[in-house]
Parts: sequence; structure tokens; C-alpha cells
Amino acid sequence: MITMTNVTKTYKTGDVETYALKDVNLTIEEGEFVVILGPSGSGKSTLLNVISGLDTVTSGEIIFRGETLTNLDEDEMTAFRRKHLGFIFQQYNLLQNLNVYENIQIGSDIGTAPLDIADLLEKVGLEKARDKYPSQLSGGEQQRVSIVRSLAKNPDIIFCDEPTGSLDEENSKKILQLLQNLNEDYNKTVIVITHNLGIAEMADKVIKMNSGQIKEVTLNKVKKNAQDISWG
Ligand SMILES: Nc1ncnc2c1ncn2[C@@H]1O[C@H](COP(=O)(O)OP(=O)(O)OP(=O)(O)O)[C@@H](O)[C@H]1O
Repeated sequence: MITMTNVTKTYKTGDVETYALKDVNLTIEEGEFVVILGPSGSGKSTLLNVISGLDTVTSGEIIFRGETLTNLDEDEMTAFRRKHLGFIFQQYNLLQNLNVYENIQIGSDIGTAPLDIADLLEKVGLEKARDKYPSQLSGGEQQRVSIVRSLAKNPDIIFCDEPTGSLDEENSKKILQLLQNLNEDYNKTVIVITHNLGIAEMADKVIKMNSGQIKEVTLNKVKKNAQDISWG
């Protein structure tokens, strides 16, 4: 689905050149659950940013379903992102003056074949919260709304940067369960960046990064259910 070939990304600050990515080669299959691990500064966010076109590569090639993303101009890349990608970040970024349903509608309006909002709300146990405002919800609930918003447009790939961040185990596992269901029931490709080693137990493919390079790629023969992964 995604192939990265010899991808390098450097940042120049004054005379100093930093390799955020150094000659990265990687394949991500359709419907795969991928977890990217690595210490702070190892290049995880940069990897996500170049795949999603939020940042350009210095050299190398990225191909998505036969289309060379690294040849697209900014407008084409924005269109690609809107059509195919969903993002889940630590910050919820919900609009405070819109209720749950309306917040999610912002996401589904972008999609050409959006998923049913009521259906998604039921999947995350928030069917009763559709008319509530963000300030009336807990942090975990807000996170679930923000996740539903990014999923409502029906993206092919879901990118998650520390999706469970500051949430406790129970709320984190609810979110991970949702990601697992989307991966399994809707065949969505899920790519999660995390420091939490337990999440790697849910993955098909675990990528370990260090100093801008992929140091190890492991395929899990057995995947754990979100509820059963190790924690803390
Ligand atoms: N805009 C930028 N300008 C200069 N250097 C940058 C920039 N963005 C990232 N870097 C550098 O590139 C390297 C990789 O950064 P990146 O954010 O990808 O790491 P990360 O693994 O996601 O870290 P974290 O886990 O802390 O989020 C780091 O050395 C970082 O300082």
C-alpha cells in the first residue's frame, strides 16, 4: 500500500544539518496495524509527516497504491490527504461551541463516502452524548469524539501520534479497542506512534527507530486483543 524507498529528510539549522530520516526503506501493507517505537528524537513524527505529506522529503520516493506521492505538488497532496488519511493526535481540538454530533459532522463532510455518525457513536459508547458539548465530557470521552471525527470521513489510513497520551489504562484501552475494531472490521490501515511498548503487542508489524533509521522490523505471529496488552 505504501512503499518508501531511500527516504532521507534533513533539517538545516544554521550550519548544522540534522538527519531526521536517513535512508529509510519501508513497506506497509493494506489493512496492516503498524506500531512505530523509538526514543524521543528518533524520527517517528518525521516519518509520519513525510508519509502524510505534511512535510517534504529531502530525497527518496514514497508510493501509495501506485501513485508517487513525492511527485505531487502541495494542492495535490492536500487533496490526497483529505481523501485518504485520518489523523488522531493527543490534543482533541474539538470546537467548544459545537456539540458532539456537529463536531463529528465537520469530519464527515470532507469525505466522499462518510461513515454513519450515529453508528460510530454507538461503537465508542457515546450514543447518549450526541447533543452534549465538549466541556460536559471527560478527557477520555473528548478523545473518543475526536477519534470518531477523524474516522467519519472513512479514511483508508489512520495515523495516530501517541493516541492514548495522558489517558489512564481503562480509557486508553477503550481507544485502542476502537482502533483495533476499525482495523479488523473495516480493514483500515492503522499506523500508531507510541512510547508505550504494550501497544506493540496489538500490531501486525512493529518498527523500531533510532537516529532517523529503522533499526528493526518485527512481524507478530500472534496479536493481542487491546484489552489484554501489558500496561505500565
Ligand atoms: N522543524 C525541524 N527543524 C529542525 N530539526 C527538526 C525539526 N523537526 C524535527 N527535527 C529533528 O529531527 C529529529 C527527529 O525528530 P522527530 O520529531 O521526528 O522525532 P520523534 O521520534 O518523533 O520524537 P518524539 O518522540 O520526541 O516526538 C530530531 O533530532 C529533531 O530535533
